[in-house]
Amino acid sequence: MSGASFNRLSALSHTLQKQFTSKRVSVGVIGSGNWGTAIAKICGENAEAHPELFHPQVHMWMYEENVEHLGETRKLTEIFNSTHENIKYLKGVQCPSNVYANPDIRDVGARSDVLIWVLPHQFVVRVCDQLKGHLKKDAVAISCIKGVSVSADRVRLFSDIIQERTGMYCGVLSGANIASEVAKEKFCETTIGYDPDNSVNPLYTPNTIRSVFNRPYFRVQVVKDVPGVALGGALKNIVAVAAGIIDGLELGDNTKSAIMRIGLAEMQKFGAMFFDCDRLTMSEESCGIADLITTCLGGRNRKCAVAFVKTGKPMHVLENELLNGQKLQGAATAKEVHEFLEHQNKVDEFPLFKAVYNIVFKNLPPNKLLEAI
Ligand SMILES: NC(=O)C1=CN([C@@H]2O[C@H](COP(=O)(O)OP(=O)(O)OC[C@H]3O[C@@H](n4cnc5c(N)ncnc54)[C@H](O)[C@@H]3O)[C@@H](O)[C@H]2O)C=CC1
Ligand SMILES: O=C(CO)COP(=O)(O)O
Repeated sequence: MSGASFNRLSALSHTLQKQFTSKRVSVGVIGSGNWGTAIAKICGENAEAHPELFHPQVHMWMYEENVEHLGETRKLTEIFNSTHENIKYLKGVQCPSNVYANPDIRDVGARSDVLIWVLPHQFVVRVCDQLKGHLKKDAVAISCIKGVSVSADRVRLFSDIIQERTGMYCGVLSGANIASEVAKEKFCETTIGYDPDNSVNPLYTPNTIRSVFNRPYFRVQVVKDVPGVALGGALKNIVAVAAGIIDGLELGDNTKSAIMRIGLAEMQKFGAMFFDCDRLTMSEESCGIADLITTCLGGRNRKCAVAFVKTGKPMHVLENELLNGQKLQGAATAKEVHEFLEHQNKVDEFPLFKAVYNIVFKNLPPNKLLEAI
């Protein structure tokens, strides 16, 4: 078992419940895209189910935009707060009425004890800067962001960036969780990386954090290996692009399985080489192997990579054409990881990552993928 696993501990202890009676935890969500809205739905359901633990309302920061609705142009927040449906990013899913779409990011930050970050990784740094000075002193953060950030010669996890820029301790949630399926309450598992030894607030135990997210259809496992959880979610997006290339070339399931196996090995090698991750986190937990499988079968990165092979259009064009405002992470992550590996003089030790980068950004023909690995 990877790291220390907490989820087999019993549900919240009596003592903890008593602590919460005096102070109910306010949960806030930063982001309201496809996954952001699904996560807010889960948190809203738990706030309703555990009124002794949680503040009844969950504020979800919604990046304001105008959308066409029933023949009128209206603000997305107004539509969400009257219909409880995010008609742009999670159409057809009803959220509980205690989830409130708040366009004021600082207000969401200021009222939250547990602040969940679920936005495309491109926007994280700007959002951190907007929130600085507008957060509760003892708040903790959980990042559901899948990606890494590269600056100069460093590769960094978004949980570390959030922690450094805001001062909040930041754990990570990541798993085999295609948002549209989770939102329809189809059973899945997820992993939270949370290290209570490093959290500044002893009130927020692993069980507290688990109870924010755990639902009968969304089973949470908590481990201590925070970098392992974060890297699994980021790196599998590169492998999903490779899987989409294989599907675009119509090479079949055996070939795709080979890509997934090689991809998993590169993910584990990267984690061990640069972050001291536990290899087992990626091979045994939802955030590793299971997320890799689901994303290579049904994710957006795979879908756009299939179209990339079939149409020859660049990935950013396909992102705009196929995803209705949702964002791709795989191509950007392939580029960022490549830049980092170049700095480290290690590109050739990760042939699958290298091949994806060369195909997406350097015009290597997709049918050269297998030769390259
Ligand atoms: N969608 C999925 O199935 C899953 C996604 N994730 C991860 O969750 C994270 C968030 O993804 P999604 O919620 O799916 O987002 P998304 O792909 O639906 O992106 C759209 C979101 O970006 C926001 N946005 C657009 N321009 C912005 C700006 N300038 N500043 C701030 N926000 C802006 C939009 O308002 C919207 O909330 C990503 O790291 C993704 O990899 C993780 C698990 C599942
Ligand atoms: O991370 C995901 C599922 O766990 C979603 O992956 P995509 O961004 O490729 O859709």
